Amino acid sequence: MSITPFRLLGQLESGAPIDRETAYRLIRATGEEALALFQAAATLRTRMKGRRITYSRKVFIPLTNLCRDKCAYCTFARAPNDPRAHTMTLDEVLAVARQGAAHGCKEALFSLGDKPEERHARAREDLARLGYASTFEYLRAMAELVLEETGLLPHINAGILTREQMAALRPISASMGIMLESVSERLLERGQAHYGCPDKVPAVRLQMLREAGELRIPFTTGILIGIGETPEERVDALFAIADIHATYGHIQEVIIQNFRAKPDIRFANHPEPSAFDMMRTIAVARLILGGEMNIQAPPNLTPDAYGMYLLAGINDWGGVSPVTRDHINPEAPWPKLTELAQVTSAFGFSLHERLAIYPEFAARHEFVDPRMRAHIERYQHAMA
Ligand SMILES: O=c1nc2n(C[C@H](O)[C@H](O)[C@H](O)CO)c3cc(O)ccc3cc-2c(=O)[nH]1
Ligand SMILES: C[C@H]1O[C@@H](n2cnc3c(N)ncnc32)[C@H](O)[C@@H]1O
Ligand code: MET
Ligand code: SF4
Repeated sequence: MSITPFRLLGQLESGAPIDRETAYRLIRATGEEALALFQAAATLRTRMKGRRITYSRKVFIPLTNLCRDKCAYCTFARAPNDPRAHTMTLDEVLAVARQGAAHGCKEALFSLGDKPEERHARAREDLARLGYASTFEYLRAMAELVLEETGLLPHINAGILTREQMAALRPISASMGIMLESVSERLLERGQAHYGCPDKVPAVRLQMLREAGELRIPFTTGILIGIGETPEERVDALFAIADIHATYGHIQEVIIQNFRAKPDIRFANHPEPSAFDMMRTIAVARLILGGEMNIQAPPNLTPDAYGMYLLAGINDWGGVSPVTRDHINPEAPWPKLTELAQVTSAFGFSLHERLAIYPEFAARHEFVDPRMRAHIERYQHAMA
Protein backbone atom coordinates (compact mmCIF):
# COMPACT_ATOMS: atom_id res chain seq x y z
CA MET A 1 0.00 0.00 0.00
CA SER A 2 1.44 3.37 -0.89
CA ILE A 3 0.90 6.69 0.83
CA THR A 4 -1.04 8.79 -1.65
CA PRO A 5 0.22 12.32 -2.07
CA PHE A 6 -3.16 13.42 -0.72
CA ARG A 7 -2.78 11.39 2.48
CA LEU A 8 0.77 12.53 3.05
CA LEU A 9 -0.10 16.21 2.69
CA GLY A 10 -3.23 15.70 4.79
CA GLN A 11 -1.23 14.03 7.55
CA LEU A 12 1.07 17.05 7.60
CA GLU A 13 -1.73 19.58 7.64
CA SER A 14 -3.00 17.85 10.77
CA GLY A 15 0.35 18.64 12.39
CA ALA A 16 0.90 15.01 13.36
CA PRO A 17 4.59 14.10 13.58
CA ILE A 18 5.77 11.42 11.20
CA ASP A 19 6.21 7.94 12.71
CA ARG A 20 9.14 5.60 12.17
CA GLU A 21 7.32 3.12 9.93
CA THR A 22 6.16 5.91 7.61
CA ALA A 23 9.72 7.28 7.52
CA TYR A 24 11.09 3.84 6.65
CA ARG A 25 8.78 3.77 3.68
CA LEU A 26 9.23 7.34 2.54
CA ILE A 27 13.02 7.17 2.49
CA ARG A 28 12.60 4.57 -0.28
CA ALA A 29 9.83 6.51 -2.08
CA THR A 30 9.82 6.65 -5.88
CA GLY A 31 7.72 8.39 -8.52
CA GLU A 32 4.64 10.30 -7.35
CA GLU A 33 5.21 9.31 -3.75
CA ALA A 34 8.69 10.86 -3.84
CA LEU A 35 7.22 14.04 -5.33
CA ALA A 36 4.65 14.20 -2.55
CA LEU A 37 7.40 13.64 0.01
CA PHE A 38 9.41 16.56 -1.37
CA GLN A 39 6.37 18.79 -1.49
CA ALA A 40 5.36 17.96 2.06
CA ALA A 41 8.89 18.62 3.37
CA ALA A 42 9.32 21.82 1.35
CA THR A 43 5.91 23.10 2.49
CA LEU A 44 6.79 22.45 6.15
CA ARG A 45 10.13 24.27 5.67
CA THR A 46 8.53 27.26 4.01
CA ARG A 47 5.76 27.49 6.61
CA MET A 48 8.32 27.87 9.42
CA LYS A 49 11.32 29.44 7.65
CA GLY A 50 9.79 31.35 4.77
CA ARG A 51 11.96 31.73 1.68
CA ARG A 52 15.14 32.69 3.57
CA ILE A 53 18.12 30.42 2.97
CA THR A 54 21.22 31.00 5.08
CA TYR A 55 24.95 30.38 4.98
CA SER A 56 27.92 31.20 7.20
CA ARG A 57 30.95 33.00 5.79
CA LYS A 58 33.84 31.11 7.33
CA VAL A 59 37.47 30.12 7.25
CA PHE A 60 38.49 26.51 7.75
CA ILE A 61 41.27 25.95 10.30
CA PRO A 62 42.54 22.35 10.04
CA LEU A 63 44.57 22.57 13.25
CA THR A 64 46.01 19.07 12.80
CA ASN A 65 45.37 16.41 10.19
CA LEU A 66 46.82 13.68 12.38
CA CYS A 67 44.07 11.50 13.86
CA ARG A 68 43.69 8.35 15.94
CA ASP A 69 40.75 7.13 13.83
CA LYS A 70 40.79 5.51 10.39
CA CYS A 71 37.46 6.37 8.75
CA ALA A 72 37.32 4.64 5.35
CA TYR A 73 35.83 7.76 3.72
CA CYS A 74 38.37 10.28 5.02
CA THR A 75 41.12 11.92 2.99
CA PHE A 76 41.70 14.63 5.60
CA ALA A 77 43.60 12.46 8.07
CA ARG A 78 47.21 11.72 7.13
CA ALA A 79 49.56 9.00 8.33
CA PRO A 80 52.40 10.41 10.50
CA ASN A 81 54.99 9.58 7.82
CA ASP A 82 52.96 11.24 5.02
CA PRO A 83 54.70 14.43 3.83
CA ARG A 84 51.30 16.16 4.00
CA ALA A 85 50.87 15.40 7.72
CA HIS A 86 50.80 18.75 9.50
CA THR A 87 49.97 20.51 12.73
CA MET A 88 49.45 24.22 12.13
CA THR A 89 51.66 26.68 13.99
CA LEU A 90 50.29 29.65 15.90
CA ASP A 91 51.43 31.93 13.07
CA GLU A 92 49.66 29.82 10.45
CA VAL A 93 46.43 29.83 12.47
CA LEU A 94 46.54 33.60 12.90
CA ALA A 95 47.38 34.21 9.24
CA VAL A 96 44.34 32.21 8.04
CA ALA A 97 42.04 33.87 10.57
CA ARG A 98 43.26 37.38 9.64
CA GLN A 99 42.84 36.63 5.94
CA GLY A 100 39.28 35.48 6.68
CA ALA A 101 38.49 38.61 8.68
CA ALA A 102 39.81 40.72 5.81
CA HIS A 103 37.37 38.94 3.47
CA GLY A 104 34.34 39.44 5.68
CA CYS A 105 34.34 35.99 7.31
CA LYS A 106 32.76 35.77 10.75
CA GLU A 107 33.26 32.08 11.61
CA ALA A 108 36.49 30.19 12.31
CA LEU A 109 35.74 26.49 11.81
CA PHE A 110 38.23 24.43 13.82
CA SER A 111 37.97 20.98 12.26
CA LEU A 112 40.72 18.52 13.14
CA GLY A 113 41.77 14.96 13.79
CA ASP A 114 40.58 13.29 16.96
CA LYS A 115 43.14 12.88 19.83
CA PRO A 116 46.09 12.04 17.52
CA GLU A 117 48.54 12.10 20.43
CA GLU A 118 46.93 8.94 21.81
CA ARG A 119 48.07 6.99 18.75
CA HIS A 120 50.99 8.77 17.10
CA ALA A 121 54.35 9.79 18.58
CA ARG A 122 54.55 12.35 15.74
CA ALA A 123 51.52 14.16 17.18
CA ARG A 124 53.07 14.24 20.65
CA GLU A 125 56.26 15.67 19.14
CA ASP A 126 54.37 18.34 17.15
CA LEU A 127 52.49 19.38 20.28
CA ALA A 128 55.62 19.42 22.44
CA ARG A 129 57.39 21.65 19.91
CA LEU A 130 54.43 24.04 20.06
CA GLY A 131 54.48 23.91 23.87
CA TYR A 132 51.32 21.91 24.55
CA ALA A 133 50.58 18.56 26.17
CA SER A 134 47.40 17.68 24.25
CA THR A 135 45.47 18.53 21.11
CA PHE A 136 42.67 19.76 23.32
CA GLU A 137 44.93 22.26 25.17
CA TYR A 138 46.32 23.53 21.87
CA LEU A 139 42.82 23.82 20.39
CA ARG A 140 41.65 25.82 23.39
CA ALA A 141 44.60 28.20 23.13
CA MET A 142 44.18 28.71 19.37
CA ALA A 143 40.41 29.25 19.55
CA GLU A 144 40.97 31.87 22.25
CA LEU A 145 43.73 33.52 20.23
CA VAL A 146 41.57 33.72 17.08
CA LEU A 147 38.62 35.09 19.04
CA GLU A 148 40.66 37.77 20.81
CA GLU A 149 42.92 38.75 17.89
CA THR A 150 40.39 38.71 15.02
CA GLY A 151 36.91 38.53 16.56
CA LEU A 152 36.00 35.56 14.34
CA LEU A 153 33.56 33.29 16.17
CA PRO A 154 35.04 29.81 16.69
CA HIS A 155 32.91 26.77 15.79
CA ILE A 156 34.58 23.67 17.23
CA ASN A 157 34.39 20.40 15.27
CA ALA A 158 37.17 18.42 16.92
CA GLY A 159 35.70 14.97 17.36
CA ILE A 160 34.85 13.50 20.76
CA LEU A 161 35.32 15.88 23.70
CA THR A 162 34.62 15.17 27.36
CA ARG A 163 32.03 17.15 29.27
CA GLU A 164 34.85 19.05 31.03
CA GLN A 165 36.54 19.85 27.72
CA MET A 166 33.30 21.17 26.22
CA ALA A 167 32.71 23.26 29.33
CA ALA A 168 36.20 24.75 28.96
CA LEU A 169 35.63 25.59 25.27
CA ARG A 170 32.19 27.09 25.84
CA PRO A 171 33.38 30.61 26.81
CA ILE A 172 35.52 30.92 23.66
CA SER A 173 33.26 29.43 20.99
CA ALA A 174 29.91 30.36 19.51
CA SER A 175 28.89 26.78 18.80
CA MET A 176 30.29 23.26 18.55
CA GLY A 177 29.47 20.14 16.59
CA ILE A 178 30.13 16.56 15.68
CA MET A 179 28.49 14.61 12.94
CA LEU A 180 26.68 11.62 14.45
CA GLU A 181 27.53 10.07 11.04
CA SER A 182 25.39 6.95 11.63
CA VAL A 183 23.85 4.88 14.41
CA SER A 184 24.86 1.63 12.73
CA GLU A 185 27.13 -0.51 14.93
CA ARG A 186 27.74 -2.70 11.89
CA LEU A 187 29.96 0.01 10.41
CA LEU A 188 32.56 -0.71 13.14
CA GLU A 189 33.20 -4.20 11.74
CA ARG A 190 36.25 -5.15 9.69
CA GLY A 191 36.06 -3.75 6.14
CA GLN A 192 33.31 -1.27 7.08
CA ALA A 193 33.52 2.55 7.17
CA HIS A 194 34.27 2.88 10.89
CA TYR A 195 36.60 -0.08 11.40
CA GLY A 196 39.44 1.11 13.65
CA CYS A 197 37.57 4.23 14.80
CA PRO A 198 37.08 4.32 18.58
CA ASP A 199 35.55 7.79 18.25
CA LYS A 200 32.84 6.68 15.79
CA VAL A 201 31.07 4.30 18.20
CA PRO A 202 27.47 5.56 17.94
CA ALA A 203 26.83 5.37 21.72
CA VAL A 204 29.90 7.56 22.35
CA ARG A 205 28.73 10.21 19.86
CA LEU A 206 25.16 10.14 21.19
CA GLN A 207 26.53 10.60 24.73
CA MET A 208 28.50 13.68 23.63
CA LEU A 209 25.35 15.10 22.02
CA ARG A 210 23.52 14.69 25.35
CA GLU A 211 26.34 16.23 27.39
CA ALA A 212 26.46 19.23 25.05
CA GLY A 213 22.73 19.58 25.68
CA GLU A 214 23.25 19.57 29.45
CA LEU A 215 25.89 22.27 29.00
CA ARG A 216 23.51 24.40 26.86
CA ILE A 217 25.87 24.51 23.89
CA PRO A 218 24.36 25.44 20.50
CA PHE A 219 25.20 22.27 18.64
CA THR A 220 25.59 21.05 15.07
CA THR A 221 25.21 17.41 14.16
CA GLY A 222 24.15 15.37 11.19
CA ILE A 223 24.54 12.21 9.19
CA LEU A 224 26.93 11.17 6.45
CA ILE A 225 25.02 9.12 3.90
CA GLY A 226 26.33 6.42 1.58
CA ILE A 227 28.94 4.90 3.94
CA GLY A 228 27.37 1.45 4.10
CA GLU A 229 24.29 2.23 6.19
CA THR A 230 20.82 1.13 5.09
CA PRO A 231 18.06 3.67 4.40
CA GLU A 232 16.34 2.45 7.59
CA GLU A 233 19.52 3.11 9.60
CA ARG A 234 19.47 6.68 8.24
CA VAL A 235 15.97 7.05 9.60
CA ASP A 236 17.07 5.60 12.96
CA ALA A 237 19.92 8.14 13.16
CA LEU A 238 17.52 11.02 12.44
CA PHE A 239 15.12 9.81 15.14
CA ALA A 240 18.04 9.50 17.60
CA ILE A 241 18.92 13.16 16.91
CA ALA A 242 15.27 14.21 17.21
CA ASP A 243 14.93 12.37 20.56
CA ILE A 244 17.98 14.09 22.04
CA HIS A 245 16.81 17.47 20.75
CA ALA A 246 13.37 16.86 22.27
CA THR A 247 15.08 16.46 25.66
CA TYR A 248 17.64 19.29 25.54
CA GLY A 249 16.61 21.67 22.73
CA HIS A 250 20.22 22.54 21.83
CA ILE A 251 20.56 21.15 18.30
CA GLN A 252 20.73 24.25 16.12
CA GLU A 253 21.27 22.53 12.79
CA VAL A 254 21.34 19.06 11.27
CA ILE A 255 23.63 18.41 8.31
CA ILE A 256 22.75 15.87 5.64
CA GLN A 257 26.09 15.19 3.93
CA ASN A 258 26.75 12.91 0.98
CA PHE A 259 29.84 10.70 0.85
CA ARG A 260 32.17 11.72 -1.97
CA ALA A 261 34.70 9.15 -3.18
CA LYS A 262 38.33 10.14 -3.74
CA PRO A 263 41.33 8.18 -4.94
CA ASP A 264 43.40 7.92 -1.76
CA ILE A 265 40.86 6.52 0.71
CA ARG A 266 39.90 2.99 1.76
CA PHE A 267 36.46 3.66 0.15
CA ALA A 268 37.94 4.87 -3.18
CA ASN A 269 35.67 2.47 -5.10
CA HIS A 270 32.65 2.70 -2.81
CA PRO A 271 29.55 3.99 -4.66
CA GLU A 272 28.42 7.57 -3.98
CA PRO A 273 24.82 8.30 -3.04
CA SER A 274 22.76 9.97 -5.77
CA ALA A 275 21.25 13.45 -5.59
CA PHE A 276 17.88 11.67 -5.44
CA ASP A 277 18.99 9.78 -2.30
CA MET A 278 20.12 13.09 -0.83
CA MET A 279 16.70 14.63 -1.58
CA ARG A 280 14.79 11.72 -0.02
CA THR A 281 17.00 11.83 3.08
CA ILE A 282 16.69 15.63 3.39
CA ALA A 283 12.91 15.46 3.04
CA VAL A 284 12.53 12.66 5.59
CA ALA A 285 14.86 14.59 7.94
CA ARG A 286 12.62 17.65 7.60
CA LEU A 287 9.50 15.61 8.42
CA ILE A 288 11.18 13.92 11.42
CA LEU A 289 12.90 17.03 12.80
CA GLY A 290 10.08 19.47 12.09
CA GLY A 291 9.76 22.90 10.54
CA GLU A 292 11.78 24.74 13.18
CA MET A 293 15.01 22.77 12.78
CA ASN A 294 17.71 24.20 10.52
CA ILE A 295 18.50 21.57 7.92
CA GLN A 296 21.74 22.00 6.03
CA ALA A 297 23.27 20.33 2.97
CA PRO A 298 26.61 21.37 1.48
CA PRO A 299 26.40 22.82 -2.03
CA ASN A 300 29.97 21.92 -3.02
CA LEU A 301 29.45 18.16 -2.78
CA THR A 302 26.74 18.16 -5.51
CA PRO A 303 27.85 21.07 -7.70
CA ASP A 304 25.48 20.49 -10.64
CA ALA A 305 22.30 19.72 -8.66
CA TYR A 306 22.43 21.34 -5.22
CA GLY A 307 19.61 23.77 -6.03
CA MET A 308 17.20 20.81 -5.93
CA TYR A 309 17.90 20.37 -2.22
CA LEU A 310 15.78 23.50 -1.75
CA LEU A 311 12.86 21.54 -3.19
CA ALA A 312 13.39 18.78 -0.59
CA GLY A 313 13.27 21.06 2.47
CA ILE A 314 16.69 22.44 3.42
CA ASN A 315 17.01 26.02 4.68
CA ASP A 316 20.80 26.34 5.02
CA TRP A 317 23.95 25.82 2.95
CA GLY A 318 26.36 25.66 5.90
CA GLY A 319 29.75 27.27 5.94
CA VAL A 320 31.01 28.69 2.66
CA SER A 321 34.48 30.17 2.38
CA PRO A 322 35.78 32.85 0.05
CA VAL A 323 39.28 32.10 1.38
CA THR A 324 39.95 28.48 2.38
CA ARG A 325 39.25 25.12 0.77
CA ASP A 326 36.92 22.49 2.23
CA HIS A 327 39.79 20.47 3.67
CA ILE A 328 37.49 17.47 4.14
CA ASN A 329 36.63 17.45 0.42
CA PRO A 330 39.59 19.32 -1.09
CA GLU A 331 38.57 18.40 -4.65
CA ALA A 332 35.19 20.13 -4.22
CA PRO A 333 35.49 23.94 -4.52
CA TRP A 334 32.93 26.17 -2.83
CA PRO A 335 30.59 27.89 -5.26
CA LYS A 336 31.27 31.61 -5.49
CA LEU A 337 28.82 33.50 -3.29
CA THR A 338 27.40 35.21 -6.38
CA GLU A 339 26.66 31.79 -7.93
CA LEU A 340 25.14 30.47 -4.69
CA ALA A 341 22.89 33.54 -4.54
CA GLN A 342 21.86 33.07 -8.19
CA VAL A 343 21.01 29.38 -7.80
CA THR A 344 19.13 30.09 -4.57
CA SER A 345 17.07 32.80 -6.24
CA ALA A 346 16.46 30.71 -9.40
CA PHE A 347 14.63 28.25 -7.13
CA GLY A 348 12.54 31.05 -5.62
CA PHE A 349 14.50 31.76 -2.42
CA SER A 350 16.83 34.46 -1.13
CA LEU A 351 20.29 34.00 0.34
CA HIS A 352 21.22 35.55 3.70
CA GLU A 353 24.38 35.45 5.77
CA ARG A 354 24.16 34.10 9.34
CA LEU A 355 26.64 33.58 12.16
CA ALA A 356 27.99 30.27 13.52
CA ILE A 357 25.31 30.64 16.20
CA TYR A 358 21.79 30.93 14.74
CA PRO A 359 19.75 34.01 15.77
CA GLU A 360 17.17 31.98 17.71
CA PHE A 361 19.99 30.61 19.91
CA ALA A 362 21.85 33.93 20.17
CA ALA A 363 18.62 35.42 21.53
CA ARG A 364 18.57 33.02 24.50
CA HIS A 365 20.91 33.88 27.37
CA GLU A 366 21.30 30.28 28.47
CA PHE A 367 22.93 29.42 25.11
CA VAL A 368 25.45 32.27 25.09
CA ASP A 369 28.39 32.29 27.46
CA PRO A 370 28.80 35.76 29.02
CA ARG A 371 32.27 36.02 27.50
CA MET A 372 30.90 35.45 23.97
CA ARG A 373 28.00 37.90 24.20
CA ALA A 374 29.81 41.07 23.06
CA HIS A 375 31.61 39.25 20.23
CA ILE A 376 28.31 37.96 18.84
CA GLU A 377 26.49 41.26 19.25
CA ARG A 378 29.21 43.19 17.44
CA TYR A 379 28.52 41.14 14.29
CA GLN A 380 24.77 41.24 14.78
CA HIS A 381 24.83 45.04 14.82
CA ALA A 382 27.09 45.15 11.76
CA MET A 383 24.77 42.77 9.84
CA ALA A 384 21.49 44.40 10.85
O1 LIG B 1 33.50 22.87 5.18
C1 LIG B 1 32.96 22.02 5.89
N1 LIG B 1 32.33 22.41 7.00
C2 LIG B 1 31.81 21.50 7.85
N2 LIG B 1 31.23 21.92 9.04
C3 LIG B 1 31.03 23.35 9.26
C4 LIG B 1 29.70 23.84 8.76
O2 LIG B 1 29.72 23.84 7.35
C5 LIG B 1 29.39 25.25 9.26
O3 LIG B 1 30.46 26.11 8.91
C6 LIG B 1 29.22 25.30 10.77
O4 LIG B 1 28.54 24.19 11.21
C7 LIG B 1 28.42 26.54 11.21
O5 LIG B 1 27.11 26.42 10.88
C8 LIG B 1 30.86 20.99 10.00
C9 LIG B 1 30.52 21.42 11.28
C10 LIG B 1 30.18 20.49 12.24
O6 LIG B 1 29.89 20.88 13.48
C11 LIG B 1 30.20 19.13 11.95
C12 LIG B 1 30.57 18.71 10.69
C13 LIG B 1 30.91 19.62 9.70
C14 LIG B 1 31.34 19.20 8.43
C15 LIG B 1 31.86 20.13 7.54
C16 LIG B 1 32.52 19.76 6.31
O7 LIG B 1 32.61 18.59 5.94
N3 LIG B 1 33.03 20.72 5.53
C1 LIG C 1 33.71 16.74 8.95
C2 LIG C 1 32.82 15.70 8.42
O1 LIG C 1 33.05 15.48 7.05
C3 LIG C 1 32.48 14.27 6.69
N1 LIG C 1 33.31 13.59 5.70
C4 LIG C 1 34.49 12.96 5.88
N2 LIG C 1 34.91 12.41 4.72
C5 LIG C 1 33.96 12.68 3.78
C6 LIG C 1 33.80 12.37 2.40
N3 LIG C 1 34.69 11.61 1.72
N4 LIG C 1 32.72 12.82 1.76
C7 LIG C 1 31.79 13.57 2.42
N5 LIG C 1 31.89 13.89 3.72
C8 LIG C 1 32.96 13.45 4.41
C9 LIG C 1 32.27 13.47 7.99
O2 LIG C 1 30.89 13.44 8.24
C10 LIG C 1 32.99 14.31 9.02
O3 LIG C 1 32.39 14.24 10.31
N1 MET D 1 37.72 14.24 13.30
C1 MET D 1 36.45 14.80 13.69
C2 MET D 1 35.30 13.87 13.38
O1 MET D 1 35.39 13.09 12.50
C3 MET D 1 36.25 16.15 13.05
C4 MET D 1 35.72 16.13 11.62
S1 MET D 1 36.73 15.21 10.46
C5 MET D 1 38.13 16.28 10.32
O2 MET D 1 34.27 13.97 14.02
S1 SF4 E 1 36.65 11.80 9.59
FE1 SF4 E 1 37.53 12.81 11.41
S2 SF4 E 1 37.76 11.05 12.83
FE2 SF4 E 1 37.53 10.14 10.82
S3 SF4 E 1 39.66 9.81 10.12
FE3 SF4 E 1 38.92 11.78 9.30
S4 SF4 E 1 39.69 13.27 10.79
FE4 SF4 E 1 39.74 11.28 11.80
